[in-house]
Amino acid sequence: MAHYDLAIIGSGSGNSLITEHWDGRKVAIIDAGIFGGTCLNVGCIPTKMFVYPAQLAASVAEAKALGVSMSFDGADWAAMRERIFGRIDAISEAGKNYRAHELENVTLYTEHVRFVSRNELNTASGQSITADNFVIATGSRPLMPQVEGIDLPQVHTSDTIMRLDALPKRLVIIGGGYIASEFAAVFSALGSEVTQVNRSGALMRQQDADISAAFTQAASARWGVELNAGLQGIEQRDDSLVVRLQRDGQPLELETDVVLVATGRTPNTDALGVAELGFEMREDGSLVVDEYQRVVAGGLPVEGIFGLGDAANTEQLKHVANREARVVIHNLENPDAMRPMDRRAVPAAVFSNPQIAYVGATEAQARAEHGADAVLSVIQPFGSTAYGWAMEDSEGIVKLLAHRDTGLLLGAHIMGHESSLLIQPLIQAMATGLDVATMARGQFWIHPALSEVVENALLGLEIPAGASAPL
Ligand SMILES: Cc1cc2nc3c(=O)[nH]c(=O)nc-3n(C[C@H](O)[C@H](O)[C@H](O)COP(=O)(O)OP(=O)(O)OC[C@H]3O[C@@H](n4cnc5c(N)ncnc54)[C@H](O)[C@@H]3O)c2cc1C
Ligand SMILES: NC(=O)c1ccc[n+]([C@@H]2O[C@H](COP(=O)([O-])OP(=O)(O)OC[C@H]3O[C@@H](n4cnc5c(N)ncnc54)[C@H](O)[C@@H]3O)[C@@H](O)[C@H]2O)c1
Repeated sequence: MAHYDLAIIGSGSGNSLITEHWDGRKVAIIDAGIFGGTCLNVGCIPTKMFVYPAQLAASVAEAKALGVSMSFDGADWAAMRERIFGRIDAISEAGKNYRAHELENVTLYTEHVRFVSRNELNTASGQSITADNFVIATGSRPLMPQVEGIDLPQVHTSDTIMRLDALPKRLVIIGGGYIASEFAAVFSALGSEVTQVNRSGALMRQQDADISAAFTQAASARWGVELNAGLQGIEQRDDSLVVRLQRDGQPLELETDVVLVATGRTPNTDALGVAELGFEMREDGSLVVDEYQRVVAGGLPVEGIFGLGDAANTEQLKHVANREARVVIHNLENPDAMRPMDRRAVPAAVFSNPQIAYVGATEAQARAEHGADAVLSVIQPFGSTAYGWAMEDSEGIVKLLAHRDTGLLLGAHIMGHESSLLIQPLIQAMATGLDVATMARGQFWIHPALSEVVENALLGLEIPAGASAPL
């Protein structure tokens, strides 16, 4: 039996917990999968490394309206894949070697583990690991609908689709959320014939209703979209796959070469033995944690056992996992002066085409929470600004929600060019409690940058600025 001061399960955001504080103390880091976790190996980073070149390819379609003749002559998929994974695989390997061989106090285990008691883990090969402190940072994995043909070799998840040997001629993507919408933009821009299939009537349905509707329209103009279509099964017919759907009550078949299933991700808590220990879990399988990120059993925090990331939140976002990791670092190192996680103003961006970015409440959520009369709402088109004219933009929108009485932002939702960048000052305003009137007029907005659309949206909320407000 090996005993440690700290045992971390999961090398994604969990890997950042091994600070200098642990020099001279014994740490176990355990990962049964690829070292470095989802974001580095199969998530945020490789996807966005495909998104950027895909964006370049897609710009050809916009150029014509601006009087520029450009052509798209194809994508060198193999070169792209080598560039991306040549960089990423080396980082993962170097991180693994560093943990395995270069730190005297750290032991790397590369096996699946599960809890057998609150202070002991068992590895798949039967080793025992005991520790004074544990961190559960086990992430999530793709959730697959259980239909006939889901195990066919041409049916992929986000874990494998980026490693395909060749760009598929035809691709059917099941799902209307983040992963489906990002890959639909990538593969269609690079030249695949893409059909995105969603069981409900709109894409990105978790978004504000105006954004979801606008995105569904924009996506439908770029690639095939089938709505209200439930997946019944997938089968091999001759050289093709046939995806069987039920659309609006009628059978529909789509022929394709490859299928990507992106129907949500489930936290890796089910094979961890945590239910047996009484650790509380939400309906989606994520661990309940208290404000200090300690797991909870019987309504009380369990001392010395922390949870973070996709295994312990409902957002499933890397910047949330990283911030939780910073809280866990502090609380492990300062058990007598623990600090809480701040969950205000959690933003996200969907790197599709067009991009979506948001922070705070949707209009429906804001009205439900504050009452319809208290919620001010405005939609400002990108095309209402000079930069929007330069781009000939007819799609982009900024939607802002603010509280009539406090003048504070309740939510911000942007769809369009680089909205993941445009949203940041709005996130800052929400995180720091900056009111709309001061934000709009208390600073210069660079003319004629696209950020003027945010300035104009703020002014459009028509919140009285007060006599001494900046002019
Ligand atoms: C395709 C895709 C694109 C994404 N893009 C973005 C994005 O643009 N922006 C963003 O913010 N987020 C994005 N995400 C989400 C982001 O990747 C995750 O929120 C984040 O990586 C979660 O980190 P984590 O540390 O919780 O878990 P992970 O990084 O998943 O780490 C968990 C690790 O634990 C290991 N493990 C699990 N169970 C056990 C066990 N019992 N024993 C041993 N080891 C175990 C796993 O092998 C894994 O390596 C994306 C996700 C995907 C799939
Ligand atoms: N840019 C980013 O920040 C980014 C990118 C990718 C993933 N992520 C994270 O990863 C998470 C998982 O992504 P995702 O796209 O898999 O999930 P998601 O929750 O965004 O979307 C899942 C989609 O699958 C559909 N669906 C669910 N079950 C189905 C079934 N049985 N048949 C047909 N459709 C079904 C849902 O209606 C929904 O449209 C996201 O919620 C997000 O937190 C973030």
